[in-house]
Amino acid sequence: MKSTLKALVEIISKNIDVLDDALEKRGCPVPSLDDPFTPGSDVANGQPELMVTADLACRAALQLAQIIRLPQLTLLQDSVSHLTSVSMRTAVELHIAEILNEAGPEGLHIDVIAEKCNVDSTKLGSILRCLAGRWIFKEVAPDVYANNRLSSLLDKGKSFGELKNSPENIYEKPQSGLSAAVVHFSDECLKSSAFFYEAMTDPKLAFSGEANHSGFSRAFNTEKSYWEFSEQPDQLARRRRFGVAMSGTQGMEPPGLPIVGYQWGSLPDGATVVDVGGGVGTVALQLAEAFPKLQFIVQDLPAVVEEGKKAKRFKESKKTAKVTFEAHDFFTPNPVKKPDVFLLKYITHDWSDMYVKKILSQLREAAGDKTRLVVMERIVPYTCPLPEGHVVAKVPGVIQPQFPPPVTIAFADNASFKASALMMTLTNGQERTLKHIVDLFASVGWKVESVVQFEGSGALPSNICAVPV
Ligand SMILES: C[S@@+](CC[C@H](N)C(=O)[O-])C[C@H]1O[C@@H](n2cnc3c(N)ncnc32)[C@H](O)[C@@H]1O
Repeated sequence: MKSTLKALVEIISKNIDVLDDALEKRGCPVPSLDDPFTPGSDVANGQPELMVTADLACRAALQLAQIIRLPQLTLLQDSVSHLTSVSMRTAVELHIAEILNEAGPEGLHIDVIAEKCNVDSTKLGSILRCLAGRWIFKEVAPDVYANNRLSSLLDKGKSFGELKNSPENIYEKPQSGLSAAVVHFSDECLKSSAFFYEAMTDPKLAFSGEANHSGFSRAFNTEKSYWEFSEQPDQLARRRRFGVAMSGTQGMEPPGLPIVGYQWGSLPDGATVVDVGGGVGTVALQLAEAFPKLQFIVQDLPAVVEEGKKAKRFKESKKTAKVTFEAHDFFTPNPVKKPDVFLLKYITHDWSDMYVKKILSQLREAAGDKTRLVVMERIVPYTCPLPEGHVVAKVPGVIQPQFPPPVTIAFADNASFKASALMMTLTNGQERTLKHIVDLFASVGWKVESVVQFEGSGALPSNICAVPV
């Protein structure tokens, strides 16, 4: 009988053949981890079926490593995984990718890099080697570093001089979205996560679903929720960065994901789509370009709306559908009555159940019979097979994650599991299973009719479509 190890190797090999062939057909060499990233060099090239193939090969490879590596080592490595996060933040905040971009392939000695950044070279050296050990930056000669495939993506699109001279405009270029997301995750998210256990076992906070009773509140020593904290004038830099970070994380999705997630084209001309908690308008603008005959109202907190109005991306897309911004608190009655669609992307995952009920109840009050609720969220899969006849399997459009044995759904990088824990540390929110979503929505008068999923592991947001009942 074939061993589990050999079965995993075969799965890797079979899927690598598919990826190799696809690269050859496109005339693309296998990307080198040593060279800076070039557009179009992504192995799956944004093609959904190749993304599934790549995902399966990665799952099998990680599972293989998990089996053959000393388990004690795995546990210890996992317990210090925050150091990658710490190192990445340091590198982005100090603009190392930009310094090395200007230095070119020869790279720069750590002493020179440290002098430019005005930091201690021994400390910076240990950070950069930690990253180089994960293929982020490359040590081209002893203590000499250059950009490589991964680190080059941390370049925010401005020169080191520009970044130093105007620190308030660091995340201005569209390509800075990835770096903005990295620092959001490794600054406020990492700090909040560090206090998750304290918040979870604090007698006052332990069983609370209040947004200000989370790891975030403990870490930042505040009575305010993450959102209230971010609205403060002295948090302008973090607020701006968060807005850009949201577009950065969207960059990891297949292009046009919100466009194919709902039958927008079937809405009548002039139909109104309200993007509730629409941030700086990232999703609405994408839809506005694709569906110029609709009209979009982006609602968010006042300070965010102001950022959205100012954003260059908004001015650049004047010829698309009408997009207006409106300050609105989604816990209060919605000023737009009976729109065609209430769209919410990455909103419900920010809140505990009691608050999701409040948000969706307000929308239910404002909805007409024909209003549709379109919620874009990750759907968390179970890590076991679904029992026969389970309610989740009956929702039209649902994709149950299926992998060829011995590959399992448990995957070290499962985005939905991590995102869920992240939301909980920040705001007591969470990602949810489909059963949880169906029950939660039903409790406030919304029936989930169907879902549009692109894959079943929760790596990408799904569109959950609900009707008022
Ligand atoms: C995770 S972001 C999602 C933004 C946007 N939907 C996107 O996907 O790019 C959550 C948004 O909810 C907004 N928000 C938080 N509390 C709010 C409230 N009470 N009323 C309206 N918007 C709120 C935040 O300002 C933020 O822009």
